[in-house]
Amino acid sequence: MTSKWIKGGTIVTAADTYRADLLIKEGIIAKIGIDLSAEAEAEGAEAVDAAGKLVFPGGVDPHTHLDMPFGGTVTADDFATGTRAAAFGGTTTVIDFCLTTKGKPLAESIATWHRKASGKAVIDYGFHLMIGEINDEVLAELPAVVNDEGITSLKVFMAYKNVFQADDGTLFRTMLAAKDLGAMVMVHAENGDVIDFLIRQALEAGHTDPIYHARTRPSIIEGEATGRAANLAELAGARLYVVHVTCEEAVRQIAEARSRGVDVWGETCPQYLTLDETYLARPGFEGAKYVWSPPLREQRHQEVLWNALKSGQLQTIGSDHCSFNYDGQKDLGLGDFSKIPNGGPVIEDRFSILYSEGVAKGRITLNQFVEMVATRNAKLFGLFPQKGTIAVGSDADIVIFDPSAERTLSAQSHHMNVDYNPFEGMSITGVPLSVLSRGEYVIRDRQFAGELGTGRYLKRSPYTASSGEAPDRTAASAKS
Ligand SMILES: NC(=O)NCCC(=O)O
Ligand SMILES: [Zn+2]
Ligand SMILES: [Zn+2]
Repeated sequence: MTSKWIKGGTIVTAADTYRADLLIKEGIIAKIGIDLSAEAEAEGAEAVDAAGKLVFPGGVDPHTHLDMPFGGTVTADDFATGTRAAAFGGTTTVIDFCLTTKGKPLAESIATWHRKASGKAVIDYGFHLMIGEINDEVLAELPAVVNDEGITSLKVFMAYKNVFQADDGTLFRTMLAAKDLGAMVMVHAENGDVIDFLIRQALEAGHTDPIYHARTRPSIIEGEATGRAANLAELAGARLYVVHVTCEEAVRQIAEARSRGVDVWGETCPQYLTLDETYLARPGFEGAKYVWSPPLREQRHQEVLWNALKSGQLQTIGSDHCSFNYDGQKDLGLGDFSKIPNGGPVIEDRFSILYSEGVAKGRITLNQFVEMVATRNAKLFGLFPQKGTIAVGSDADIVIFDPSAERTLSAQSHHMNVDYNPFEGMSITGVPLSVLSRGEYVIRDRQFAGELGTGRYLKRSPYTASSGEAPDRTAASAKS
């Protein structure tokens, strides 16, 4: 393992922006200083020229679905192609959702997810665990899940009826158990029962096109489910994280709950910040490329989401990467929008879109950017300060970023294992040039330099009251 000297760059953390060198030893940031040439020479460190570049902590993507069976097929990206694409995009840690099956031990599902990732991942990774039922067996297994496996976040789906959806009793009991263990509960917040009714009603009326995916999942029921989850978290005294928030109604519920002191956090995704429901109405079947749940919304919601990020009402950016090819996978829903596999490829572009649309367009600051794509995620999910920041003792997960380079997003040039890019043609300012994972190049001058299987599984820490990250009431009470 060679020591490295990252010289001449501008270091950006969630707190500061300053000119300094980094010395990396044994995969760890060993020293930060204005000029580390003497130390680097004494160490025989390899120089990495970062002059004129920004030096970011590697991105932490808290929401991915790799090698996941869903909608009658399996996601196009596995842990090899997905983590490689993530690295190209400046992400050095992913937390993936481990699915479970009712009646089957949680340990078996976790073992399956370890098999999917090990030997393939090129960056470090952790798992969240889906909870679909609560019974004595599940409750008996949870302490080991949290304390031995280091899986400190439990996911409950409030939608996808007859597939993943759990009822409110299950959600509430998961919250009670999670609270005792210092685990966070994550929710997909939509009212699955109402959606199920609306879908059947639309199909009976002969509405089969992709746009009906959006019309059968109105924003009001995302808001309803978000408020319900926040109320249950308040009652249970649990920590709640709402994934993929898309709309004003949900933001309002989160902001109101936070202003009451409820320990609730909200994530949004690049697709909801930049695309809108008109994409679902594109000619022919092309709208299928833009089928996510919750769906893309009317454009007016984008400004609400940006303002919520800026003011702290929403705190994190996940990719919700869940890729399906247009040919051969999305077309399972030809003639019935409800059979289109839900999800899209975003793992590679999450970091760059947020920089370009957020920082370069003046919507958020550089430090807020780092907080949303890396630091806050590491803190909330029990990885900080190992991940998510540039500090002495942290893993040397580093992105050397050219803030002025321009490029166009396209399926022709992306590295995700999928035949389209939902952001096709989007002009982007800023390029992750080189990416290091624990001090080793994964991407070097835009070329892959990593090795399959070098990514390590991350056991994450439970939270305690003293681990902080309590809601900021001032920011929370500001209205969107
Ligand atoms: N979001 C989506 O459409 N697909 C991935 C699964 C989920 O997060 O709900
Ligand atoms: Zn979801
Ligand atoms: Zn998801």
